Amino acid sequence: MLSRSNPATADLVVAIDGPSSSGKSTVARRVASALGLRYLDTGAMYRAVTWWMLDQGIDLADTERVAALVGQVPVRMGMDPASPTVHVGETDVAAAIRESRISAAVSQIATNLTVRADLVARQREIAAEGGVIIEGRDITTVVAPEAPVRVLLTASEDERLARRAHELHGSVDDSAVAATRDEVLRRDADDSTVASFQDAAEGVDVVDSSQMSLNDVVAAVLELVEKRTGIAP
Ligand SMILES: Nc1ncnc2c1ncn2[C@@H]1O[C@H](COP(=O)(O)OP(=O)(O)OP(=O)(O)O)[C@@H](O)[C@H]1O
Ligand SMILES: Nc1ccn([C@@H]2O[C@H](COP(=O)(O)O)[C@@H](O)[C@H]2O)c(=O)n1
Repeated sequence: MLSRSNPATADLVVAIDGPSSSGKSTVARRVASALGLRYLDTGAMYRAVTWWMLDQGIDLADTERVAALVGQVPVRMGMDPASPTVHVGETDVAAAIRESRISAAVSQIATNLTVRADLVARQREIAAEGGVIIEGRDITTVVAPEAPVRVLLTASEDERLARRAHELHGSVDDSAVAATRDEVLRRDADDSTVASFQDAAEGVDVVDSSQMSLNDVVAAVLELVEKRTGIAP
């Protein structure tokens, strides 16, 4: 169970956006652990809605039906950064939502504006409680534009393809990278039609992680937290 015992960060909200495979989840979890914050993976919420719609046999192209049903999807997020969980009702979907069939379909759900409005409202409720780092595609601009710390985490296309190919296929050879293009670049192109995560909005700090180790990226984000709020681990 996550203890939210750090009074200095009880009200803090840290917002992180960026394209696929830029390192948002990995970095956000580590920063959350260092600062005693909860961790919210908003991509997992879109994936959970996608999982539920497919499980119910809903045609994702039927945007009106998806829009009518999204309010019923009982997504429950466990926000302990050491062991985040995702349930839909009583079903643990943490592994299922990472399957390639969900990655291939999730942008269809995420580009449904009624779905976005529903999930943004749920995410804003969590942000309003404070004590949380939230990562996704529209956190710095839509979900928590007033957050004191807002970061756009980027990396070059080649680096992001290599990271995902290594994670999914254990290799960065040509065939592994080619097999990863849909998961990374096509998804970014589709997602960019409804969220702005390729360029930083005003007041958002950019961390380009292309040439940085994970430890260095975590340190850079912690430095930004200290610079913007005075709070250090
Ligand atoms: N600075 C880094 N150097 C090397 N590898 C990294 C770095 N940052 C993240 N990674 C690796 O890249 C992969 C993608 O990272 P992660 O899942 O955190 O990205 P993400 O931005 O959350 O992606 P998505 O939005 O698609 O879920 C992981 O295997 C992670 O370990
Ligand atoms: N704030 C967000 C977060 C995510 N999405 C959509 O969910 C997909 C999965 O996100 P991952 O971070 O797990 O890769 C992503 O491709 C987007 O379609 C979003 O729209 N807004």
